[in-house]
Amino acid sequence: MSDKILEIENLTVSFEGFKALNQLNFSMDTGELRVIIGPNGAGKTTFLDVITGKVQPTTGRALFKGKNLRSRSEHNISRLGIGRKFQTPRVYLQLTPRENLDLSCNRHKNVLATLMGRPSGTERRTVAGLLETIGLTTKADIPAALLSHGEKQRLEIGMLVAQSPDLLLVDEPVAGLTDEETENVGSLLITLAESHSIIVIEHDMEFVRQIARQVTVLHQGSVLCEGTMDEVQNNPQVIEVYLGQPEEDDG
Ligand SMILES: Nc1ncnc2c1ncn2[C@@H]1O[C@H](COP(=O)(O)OP(=O)(O)OP(=O)(O)O)[C@@H](O)[C@H]1O
Repeated sequence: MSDKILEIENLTVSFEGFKALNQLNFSMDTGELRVIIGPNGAGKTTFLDVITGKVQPTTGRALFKGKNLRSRSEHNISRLGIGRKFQTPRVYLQLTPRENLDLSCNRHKNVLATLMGRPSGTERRTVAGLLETIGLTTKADIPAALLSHGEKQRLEIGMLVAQSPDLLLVDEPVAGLTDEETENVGSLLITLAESHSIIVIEHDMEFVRQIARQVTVLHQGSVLCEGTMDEVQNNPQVIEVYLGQPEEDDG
């Protein structure tokens, strides 16, 4: 068994000749929290699409816990232990946070059975623990429609965790959030990183500074550089292609 949770080898994805990913190599240890940054069009979304089976590599391969992901369906990959959180929250707005989490803990049962049935003691404890982790205990029983955007993001992250994935893929979790909500989501991801491997794609550099230990910079479908936030920020190539863009400084 490899201690790498993810290994990407010479991965190329071509869309009608255009290489969205170009001979990309990447690896990540089990238990790591990795942030991926890069300018628009660098290939970040395509990278996640390959890992989740939405897009097939043209050449190269992606291994999850040593298993080749080629030709596996998205469903199969999710069952292997990869969970993805998209940018927009996808919670059931008419249900409460507790009910949303109940459903996620019981993906194998159908929706009606979950809502009508009584959750077992273990499930209740799991849901109560998750509500606490995502900071929604006091709002557990109001319709999710009444939650703020940041609270919905945290709920959806909780719903993902409820499915016990080994690797969490989180796409721009703080887009459109207030500073306070951004910090809450950051703290949540740091807490979850104690027991999960996590990849976060993010544009918000303040947020990246809050959570990142290792940062990977993508550019034109390949890895431009990797390192700590300080190393990445001081890399002349990165400054040129990405961080060198005029910064908005609001103090
Ligand atoms: N299905 C597709 N067909 C053709 N081109 C595509 C397709 N999907 C992505 N691309 C192109 O591949 C490149 C990489 O796109 P991708 O969405 O992965 O970048 P990104 O780093 O996520 O960008 P952003 O930060 O803007 O979301 C872009 O130039 C995009 O236009």
